[in-house]
Amino acid sequence: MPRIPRLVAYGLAAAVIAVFPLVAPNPFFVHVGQTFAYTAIAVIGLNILLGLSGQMSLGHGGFYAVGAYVSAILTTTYGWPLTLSMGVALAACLLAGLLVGAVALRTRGLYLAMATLAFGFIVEIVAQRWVSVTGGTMGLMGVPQIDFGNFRMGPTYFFWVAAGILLMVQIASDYVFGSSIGRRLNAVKESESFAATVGLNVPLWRIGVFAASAALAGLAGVLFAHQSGFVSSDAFNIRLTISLLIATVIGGLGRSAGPLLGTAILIGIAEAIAAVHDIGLMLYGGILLVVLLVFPEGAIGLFGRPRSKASSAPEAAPAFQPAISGRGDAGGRLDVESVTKSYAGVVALRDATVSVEPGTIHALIGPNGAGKSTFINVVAGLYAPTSGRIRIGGVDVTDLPAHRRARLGLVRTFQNLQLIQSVSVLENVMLGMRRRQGLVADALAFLLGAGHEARERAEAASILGFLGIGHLADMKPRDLSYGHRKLVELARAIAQKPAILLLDEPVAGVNPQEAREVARIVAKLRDAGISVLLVEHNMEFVMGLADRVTVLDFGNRIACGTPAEVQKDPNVIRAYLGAVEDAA
Ligand SMILES: Nc1ncnc2c1ncn2[C@@H]1O[C@H](COP(=O)(O)OP(=O)(O)OP(=O)(O)O)[C@@H](O)[C@H]1O
Repeated sequence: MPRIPRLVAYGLAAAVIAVFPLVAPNPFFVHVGQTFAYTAIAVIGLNILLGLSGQMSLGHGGFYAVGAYVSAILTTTYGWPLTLSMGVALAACLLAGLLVGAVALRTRGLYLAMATLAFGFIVEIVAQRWVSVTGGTMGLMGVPQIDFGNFRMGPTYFFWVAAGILLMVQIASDYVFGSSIGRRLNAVKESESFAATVGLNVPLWRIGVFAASAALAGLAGVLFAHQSGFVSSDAFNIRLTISLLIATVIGGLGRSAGPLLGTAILIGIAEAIAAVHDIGLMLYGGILLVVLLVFPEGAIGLFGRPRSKASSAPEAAPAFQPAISGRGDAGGRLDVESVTKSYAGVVALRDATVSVEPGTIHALIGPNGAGKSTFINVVAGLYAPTSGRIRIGGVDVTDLPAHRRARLGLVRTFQNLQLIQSVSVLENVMLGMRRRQGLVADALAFLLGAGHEARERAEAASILGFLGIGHLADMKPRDLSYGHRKLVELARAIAQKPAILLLDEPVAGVNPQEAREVARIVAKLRDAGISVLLVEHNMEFVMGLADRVTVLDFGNRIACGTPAEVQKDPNVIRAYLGAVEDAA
């Protein structure tokens, strides 16, 4: 099926919104359209939160309620104008989202779900018990409707407002899903430590997406209040949150168009079972189970997956030159001074000192358990050292978090590969890049379909070409061989424009021919001026490539020198022979 250009699709949607209430057979359809519009707004927020960032909320009914009550109280009790009350209600939801999001930072998975559930219950109980303000179960009457004073056209106006807002929110959601924002949220979902090492401030991203999602739920609540003209605590119980979640999952979690379908199905079912309201939740549950079993990707999955954009650069781009220290002004020197790292009862690193000179390859070797991975994690900022200092280009980074070190040009790969499975190889590489345009220019390019992320795509494709895997750009990482996946991770690291590259076992598990290819690439990176700190067990690879080698054993530095010096060192021979004898 040919793709409809994005702007045309949005134009068509706007035309449908304009015409629908004028040609709808009766007011009931307009009412259903209104309910669809504001419910979908809340579902879009949940889809971004859950589908992209992987954070579960059972408290979104609470944010919806905050939005509804704040706007309803300000207009009915205090007589505020609608636009002002709606703005303040949204700000209140954003604030509530920031607060709950900050608490949620300390929890994950089930505990996060429980914490947000508690928030939802607190809001519900306050709404019930604080009768003097909220009206409790009796509710607040006379909440003004969005009708611009024209009662005959009122429902039509309301539909236009709600559906117009929905269209804007959907466009924003499409942009989030189709841009670096979505990729970054995916990275946060798949591995927070990985996200930090590509330079993301993970707590900020988690709180930010939580607050945005809460604000969308609040916006839906505001619209609900001004549609129904009546707000009572009965409307905001756990059923509301569950319905929103069900719509998110039924529609297709993590796909931008999923909420529209999910909300349509939810409202269709709600209308169909209105007569059997008491067993409604049970029916939703049954439908949810069927969807999960039969269509695990949700209803949107029936329409297939969107094709990823073909890479716009030539397959092999021999002209590629790694940009050195493009964002890090720190230079390529790394000094690790007297670093000790103790875990409970185990000293993994003891007073380790290593200096990597700019533009050299420095290997760190040692038998299993010598402390090499600990060293890399301490340098990258994932573990705090017990004592000692770490400097990049003379700048003390010991107290800087991983994402700040990454922004200084300290880039790493992982022994256990960290690639995002849900996006293409090319997009994995783009994850390591900074956006080239400002947000507004980028969003405009996305809307107009004119060269959105073209430079990033071309650069990522050229890095893949440099590594000889340009032909894999549009594949998913899970479909690649292990050796190719390792190269993709290396490509992602190169895309971050490293000043210092930490390679954690780059040839573990790859065949000898691939290992030679990796050696050739790493040597080229060094020649281009990048400093490399290499942890590797493959001695042929290390000795043929490294300029200097440091040997660790039981967390102690036992030797440091050129490969030839280290190979002759009696301490090193003893450590390795000991390891071999232990293994025998
Ligand atoms: N999170 C942790 N908690 C407790 N002890 C740990 C932890 N991580 C590592 N260790 C211990 O610290 C020591 C050094 O481990 P580390 O993984 O750094 O060694 P390594 O040289 O990378 O080993 P390998 O070559 O097998 O990957 C080992 O004794 C290990 O058991």
